Amino acid sequence: MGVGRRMKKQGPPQPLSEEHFAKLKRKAGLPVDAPTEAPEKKRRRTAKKPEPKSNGSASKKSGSTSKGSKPAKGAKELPTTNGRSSKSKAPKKPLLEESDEEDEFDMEDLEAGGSSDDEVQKIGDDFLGSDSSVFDSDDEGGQTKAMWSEDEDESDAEEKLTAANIVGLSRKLDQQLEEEAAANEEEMLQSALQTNISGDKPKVLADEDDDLEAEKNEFLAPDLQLLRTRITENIRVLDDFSNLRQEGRSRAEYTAQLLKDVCAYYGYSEYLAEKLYNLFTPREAFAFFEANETARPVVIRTNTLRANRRELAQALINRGVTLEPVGKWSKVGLQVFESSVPLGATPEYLAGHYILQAASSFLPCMALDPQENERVLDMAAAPGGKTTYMAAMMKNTGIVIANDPNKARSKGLIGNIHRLGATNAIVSNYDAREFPKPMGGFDRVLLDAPCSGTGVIAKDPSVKTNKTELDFMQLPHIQKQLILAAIDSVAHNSKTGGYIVYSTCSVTIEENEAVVQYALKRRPNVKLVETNLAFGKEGFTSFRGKSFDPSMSLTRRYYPHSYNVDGFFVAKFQKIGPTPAKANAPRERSSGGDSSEVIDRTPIALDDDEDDKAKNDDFGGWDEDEDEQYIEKGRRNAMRRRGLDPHSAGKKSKKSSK
Ligand SMILES: C[S@@+](CC[C@H](N)C(=O)[O-])C[C@H]1O[C@@H](n2cnc3c(N)ncnc32)[C@H](O)[C@@H]1O
Repeated sequence: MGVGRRMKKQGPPQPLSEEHFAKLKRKAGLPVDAPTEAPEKKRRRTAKKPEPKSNGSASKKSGSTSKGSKPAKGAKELPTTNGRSSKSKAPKKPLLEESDEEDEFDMEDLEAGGSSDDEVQKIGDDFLGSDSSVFDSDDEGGQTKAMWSEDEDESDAEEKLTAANIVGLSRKLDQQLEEEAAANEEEMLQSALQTNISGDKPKVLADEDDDLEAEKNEFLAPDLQLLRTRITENIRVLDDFSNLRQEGRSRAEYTAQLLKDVCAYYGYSEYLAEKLYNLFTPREAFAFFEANETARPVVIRTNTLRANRRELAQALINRGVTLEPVGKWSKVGLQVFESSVPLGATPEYLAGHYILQAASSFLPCMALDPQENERVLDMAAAPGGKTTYMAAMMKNTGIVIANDPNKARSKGLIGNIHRLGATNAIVSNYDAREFPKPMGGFDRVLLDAPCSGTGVIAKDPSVKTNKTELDFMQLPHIQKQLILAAIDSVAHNSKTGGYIVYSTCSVTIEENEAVVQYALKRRPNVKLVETNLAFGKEGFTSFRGKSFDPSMSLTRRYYPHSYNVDGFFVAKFQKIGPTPAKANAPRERSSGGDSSEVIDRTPIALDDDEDDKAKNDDFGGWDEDEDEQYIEKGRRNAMRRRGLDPHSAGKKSKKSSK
């Protein structure tokens, strides 16, 4: 069974670098080009005057195929692949040491190959508000019945598969490299003209004369090339501050300038840019912002209830799809490089042999590792990528309660359950904070929580501007309520399980470590355990002066720039005992009700000591009244930003409540 054991043997996803392609070519007996320096990411490939870009504009432009335009290739662009830089070039000095260059095949390529917009639309994602999230994972494990995938004899199968695709891949690569070489040359020329003299202290911050000049140009569109150069130079200074800073200028000034430029160049709100920037070193933050400008690879998950990966791959190759296994860490994922058919409308798709599912979306299911014949709850399930993966992992035995209160999204959930033949799934429409009132005593619970989507900005660039302070108060609030409900819905005495996985496609601390910390404080009867995922960065054990439980290192973070997957967070808890009787105040939205052997109806309340501790903790605490005040303050600020009078709404609502 052990997904865990198997995964341990498997490495992290193999970045599809040029080297990787050279290896594939060698395997297939094709000529290998002389290695070129790993290309950098930026998509700006020509010296054509870049389109000006202002905050928020990215999303609107994302569908543009205009070659001279700035990064923001939109979310909907059909990707390109891991590890291969597409057209974008960067200044000659590599900035992104760990950047996985993106995408050999990009949207334009795929469109040229016949993929339709519709198809791309189907490549949904799984965060709140995304309608057509049709991603999911795989099952592991050899299956015994003939109708199930006998999961391949890995190495052989992969070799055959890659050999079958190799001609397509190689052709693509060659074309790509040619384009890159030309674009690189152009961009190097540009940056040589515009960058400060190398070796000198870069002049990043404006002096008085510059300020006057800037005032004159205030209403002109920003020069993106210059902005980009200043961003990279600024990072160089921040990396070696004592040697490279301008006399008398502080780190804070450089950081402020960098954030301002990031907002102008990539189109983030100041609020979100700063929040995301604070998660990383300046250089890594740049890599993160860059990675958000490029779509992640298109991945499909083989539905092992209906197909086996090798046969599915062959069938799709025959239809003109170029693909290869997503990596050794998954036995069901296939990465698609290009396709001459819409992937959401092939006979195999309609027959439920696969689902379009982001690679990172496999991870929570793999961490939860549901077993045959268990009772599993998927608390926030629509559109069902993870539900159907878990059903497949359980080989359609046991039961998966697929819950989502959003009826519109539930249609997609039901559709996927039917299409993929998950006969052990039952759909419910509760607000999951109600659990375990309607049902409890589960062996395992997945809470793939509604979140801000900061991990999937490449898919939905509107996140850059539409997430406010208020969102980062309200979302964690509901996430905290949901995580307690998830814990309370698990049977601590389950013979096979007793596990809860919490995941989000966001990278913020508030929605991840802070929520987990909160759960640890409020529910001493759970502990964090290994996710057994083959790759991922450790969760933060401290952040900007705040400490989390040391076991937070067992949680896993995923970033687009590190693994070329959507930003994601995964934490796995084990419930080790019943909740202490002392915690007995009824939880908001939960009824308490009768207790029974299997249903742990642990109410949410603290004893006095814990309450004090929690109140003093910026992240772990939850005080209803205080939260209300913050939320109200956030609401007022949001209204002010929109030019509305915050008091008028308050008055209205007071009136109407009378
Ligand atoms: C990240 S998406 C889930 C994606 C899904 N797990 C998948 O893999 O396809 C979050 C879901 O949470 C649901 N949601 C929002 N509020 C909820 C609540 N109070 N209880 C349960 N689900 C909720 C949304 O409708 C949305 O479908």
